[in-house]
Amino acid sequence: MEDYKFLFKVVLVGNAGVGKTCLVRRFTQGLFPPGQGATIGVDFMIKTVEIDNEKVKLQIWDTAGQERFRSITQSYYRSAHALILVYDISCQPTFDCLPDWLREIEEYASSKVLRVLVGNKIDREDREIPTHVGEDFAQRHSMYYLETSAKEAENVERLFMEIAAELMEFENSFKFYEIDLCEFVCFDRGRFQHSSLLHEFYSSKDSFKFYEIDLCEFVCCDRALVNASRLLQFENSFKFYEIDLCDFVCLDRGERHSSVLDVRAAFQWSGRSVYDQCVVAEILEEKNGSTPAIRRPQERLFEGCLWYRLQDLRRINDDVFHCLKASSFKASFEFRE
Ligand SMILES: Nc1nc2c(ncn2[C@@H]2O[C@H](COP(=O)(O)OP(=O)(O)OP(=O)(O)O)[C@@H](O)[C@H]2O)c(=O)[nH]1
Repeated sequence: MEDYKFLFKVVLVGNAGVGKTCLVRRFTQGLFPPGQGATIGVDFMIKTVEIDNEKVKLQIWDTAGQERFRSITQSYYRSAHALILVYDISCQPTFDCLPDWLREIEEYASSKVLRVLVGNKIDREDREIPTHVGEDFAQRHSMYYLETSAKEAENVERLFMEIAAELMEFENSFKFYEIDLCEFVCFDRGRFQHSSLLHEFYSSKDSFKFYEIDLCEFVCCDRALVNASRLLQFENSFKFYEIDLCDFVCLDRGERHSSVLDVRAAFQWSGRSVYDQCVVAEILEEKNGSTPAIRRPQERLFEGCLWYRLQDLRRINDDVFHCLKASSFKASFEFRE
């Protein structure tokens, strides 16, 4: 097993010549390479860093700024956890192009991507874009902002370390819990076609083990932390649940239980009893259509909830039900017809 807890993909974009390759080389190799040629397509480097005693592996993708490579580089946006948009503080046109880059990011990257604006080459005397102009732009577009010099190694380490720390915090705040040591589960409510969801995720069975779908909710089981963000990008539109074996957690982003709307906030709560009760309340309410009652052993609760949802699922689509029944759940749960 590889020796890291988190793996994040960081992609650098921006006009040709702004210093993307130099930033990457400075961070990964401690070099400022002389006579750096233009990047062709996409280049790739890895560096593992340590944050709060956890190993974080950064996969850093350095894309070519030249227009002719745009169709290649766009395909790298989708799975990026962070995008670093770089301009050259001594070159106004590289700043003027930022709105175009943002449009690309909007179109091709995940809505959850961490976006960072970097003004590079601050060692140069001929600055054209004042710091406050860069900062304003970043603020207006909800981006982090940093000025760097790859040449003088200024803020380069800080740039990548802060990104790693931010991504780690984000990942930690959405916990995926193991059910039977081979599956992670989260429940979502969504706009996606049931069948396409099932297909998409079943086809990558190694990382996504199981999906339960019903009329108003589906369940995604994600065993890989690296893939968590892919699920979480749906979180705004869906009702969202998380479950674990020892502590059943169910966080409702929907309308009925507005007191537990925010997953992140809920995880910051110190005591668990608050949302334990919400969980139970919701299950029983849905099950009986009556006022919630509370307290049953956690495992039973958990099982009951799954059973309930699978029952519902069956009403909706027999094929899907059988498909699920035949798959991974039989390892952990008894099916009762
Ligand atoms: N003064 C100064 N020059 C820099 C800095 N970073 C990069 N450069 C110079 O800028 C030029 C372009 O740097 P690259 O890193 O190749 O730029 P890029 O953004 O990767 O360019 P493409 O690969 O074509 O997209 C090179 O001549 C570098 O030496 C910096 O921080 N300060």
